[in-house]
Amino acid sequence: MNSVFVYCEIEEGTVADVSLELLTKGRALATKLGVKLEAIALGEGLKDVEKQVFPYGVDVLWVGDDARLAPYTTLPHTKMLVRLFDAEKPQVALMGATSVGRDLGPRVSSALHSGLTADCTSLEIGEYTDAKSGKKYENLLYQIRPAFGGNIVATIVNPECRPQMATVREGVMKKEIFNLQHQGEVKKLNVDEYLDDTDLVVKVIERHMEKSKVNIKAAPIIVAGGYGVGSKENFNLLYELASVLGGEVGASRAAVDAGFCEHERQIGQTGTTVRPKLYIACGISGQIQHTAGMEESSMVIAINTDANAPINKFADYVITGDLNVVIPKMIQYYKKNSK
Ligand SMILES: Cc1cc2nc3c(=O)[nH]c(=O)nc-3n(C[C@H](O)[C@H](O)[C@H](O)COP(=O)(O)OP(=O)(O)OC[C@H]3O[C@@H](n4cnc5c(N)ncnc54)[C@H](O)[C@@H]3O)c2cc1C
Repeated sequence: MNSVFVYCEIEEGTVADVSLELLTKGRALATKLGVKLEAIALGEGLKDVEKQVFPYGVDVLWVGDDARLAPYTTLPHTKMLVRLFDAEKPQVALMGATSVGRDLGPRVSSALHSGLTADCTSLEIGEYTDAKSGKKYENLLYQIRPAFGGNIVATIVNPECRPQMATVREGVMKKEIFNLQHQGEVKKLNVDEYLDDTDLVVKVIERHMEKSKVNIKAAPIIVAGGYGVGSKENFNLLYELASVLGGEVGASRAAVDAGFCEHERQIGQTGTTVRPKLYIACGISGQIQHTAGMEESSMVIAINTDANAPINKFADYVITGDLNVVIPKMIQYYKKNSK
């Protein structure tokens, strides 16, 4: 049986969080399947990558350390992966649903005729019986994601083609060290054997990276506002509460679409997935696309005028009332008690 492969995204020698999250998931899948976990690192200045990935349980690290592979461009990375997968025939291949993964994944899967499920929210191993032929398949990758506008959660399988490919957004899987002492094998890729001049027609002349000012993923406390907050001005109440509590402000998509809050604060299926210690949902109804991004919060407080709002099912504490009344009281209370 062939391995589980994870494509690692690397920026200035550092492996991206989404790749470490996928290595954590990949380790669990590989152990269940009884196969090796293999990682691919393509770029320049990759000498420290093995130290970063081996603790996540990587058995084999393929390294293509070459100036022609950095920064990421579509053609050389696609060619390297297609040829490596062609030779190694992985049964599962995972990558981040990032701008790189969304560019690379479909190209690789199209070249290999493998199919790909984008934006999976869960990955499991299971069996499948074809309803028509009665043929039974074991050890398939269940590629689980919301479908039809989030109205159903679909489990997608790919019984015949390999690799079974999936992309996953950052923050959806948990990053967890497997074993700090774990050691794998490094296999160096000779880039000259993979690429020719036609793969190198694009040159990056200059790069401008804008770092996000907000890091809601790492915030231990999130005060999130929905359409019920009513206006951009009213969001100032949430910023004040977040500042008193030492947290960050998040938002539902309806609040972002209404212009109350910037997109980088959106939580949910098409925003960020968060797992804070405390999540305060203010004027958020709790549709599945929102809760998909916050349901693993340790504690949830819901403030809503509607006593039957779906968010209440996820809440440890429900405050039924107008957020314009409740939040100022909370600010006052926490200010008084933090003195
Ligand atoms: C493909 C797809 C992807 C999506 N991705 C996301 C996503 O990533 N994140 C996301 O959030 N949504 C997403 N959505 C949208 C989602 O379906 C909902 O429309 C959205 O989450 C609703 O936002 P809301 O709860 O803020 O607004 P509403 O559903 O309008 O709820 C507003 C709530 O505020 C309460 N309220 C009103 N006034 C007050 C007040 N004064 N005090 C207290 N409570 C009050 C109301 O009772 C109500 O419960 C997606 C939808 C689709 C189809």
